[in-house]
Amino acid sequence: MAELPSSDDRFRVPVIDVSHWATSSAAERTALATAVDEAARTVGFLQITGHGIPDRVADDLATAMDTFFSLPPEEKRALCAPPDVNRGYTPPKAEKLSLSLGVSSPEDLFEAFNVGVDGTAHPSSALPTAYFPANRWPAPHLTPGFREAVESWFAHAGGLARLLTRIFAHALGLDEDFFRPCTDRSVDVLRMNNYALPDGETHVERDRMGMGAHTDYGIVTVLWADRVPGLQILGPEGRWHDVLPEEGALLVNLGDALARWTNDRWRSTLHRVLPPTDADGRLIRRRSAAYFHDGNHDAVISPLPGCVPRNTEPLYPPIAIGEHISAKLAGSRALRPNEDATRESARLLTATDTADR
Ligand SMILES: O=C(O)CCC(=O)C(=O)O
Ligand SMILES: [Fe+2]
Repeated sequence: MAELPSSDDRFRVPVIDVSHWATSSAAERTALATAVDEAARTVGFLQITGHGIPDRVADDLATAMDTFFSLPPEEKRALCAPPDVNRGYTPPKAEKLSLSLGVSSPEDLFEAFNVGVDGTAHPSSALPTAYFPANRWPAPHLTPGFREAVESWFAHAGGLARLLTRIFAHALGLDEDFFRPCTDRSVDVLRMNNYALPDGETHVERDRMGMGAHTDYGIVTVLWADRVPGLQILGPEGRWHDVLPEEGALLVNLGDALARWTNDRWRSTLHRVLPPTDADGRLIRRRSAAYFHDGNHDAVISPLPGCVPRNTEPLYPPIAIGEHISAKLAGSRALRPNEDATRESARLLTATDTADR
């Protein structure tokens, strides 16, 4: 087991227990919603306990990721999709997440496998394939149980994301169903990440990020991760902080859509993953799986009532979620710098690069 960094007294990701939301009294709901609002305004990340996702579902996901990522490179590469199709395999050193903010960097170390809502699986619902392309599954005889385990996690993480949008609506003083019309055809994607070096390589080059600094693009992300150091988030004071989920907790972070809806009252927090290394500079393997609950591609985000101070202009112009996500993915996957993320890139460029580890 890798050594964990010492705990950081100044910076904590708040722990929120959602187990009793459905049955709690109005006063209990208000207390929980107040804690969520405080975390969303200051940190932009939460640790969710009481989420009800069985350990077995997470264990099966981890096993499925091991099965897939240990396939020979040529089997994995056969599942690559073009950059504008956010599905299938991404080899190591192919993407640059910081280009989603328009900030240049070397290619990120991670390899990944993406699955999402498959529009072709439900022809009657007429979901546009540009936003709902077919999934690319590995052959079952090469990866027994993989698809079942991933689909099970996808359903559970999606259920938690939807519960969170109801809690978020409450925390923003809105009707609990406020986000439903913007999320009933949500373009959700699960990105399974593996931070590992190609066979034969043991050391990571200087300046190589596990995953470059970025904000998540949609409404809310449910993040399962190994309890191995690497993830850092940018605090409001402009310093990077190490983050490790507590045992059994799932990290959750807010994405750009919530920052835009709330005119930056809530934070779409910058985060990055350093290559996890031991004292000799050797990479320690780390896995994560980010479930992105992004919203309907044609939902237009404009600031919520009360979020824009009187006599000021909104910080962001209205935008359709699909258009926003396409511009971000064109940066990270197609390496065409996103020119439209000036607020986030300014935060990144003024961040202090030392972390408090
Ligand atoms: O690996 C992690 O902990 C973070 C992954 C992440 O930020 C992402 O996939 O967007
Ligand atoms: Fe992320």
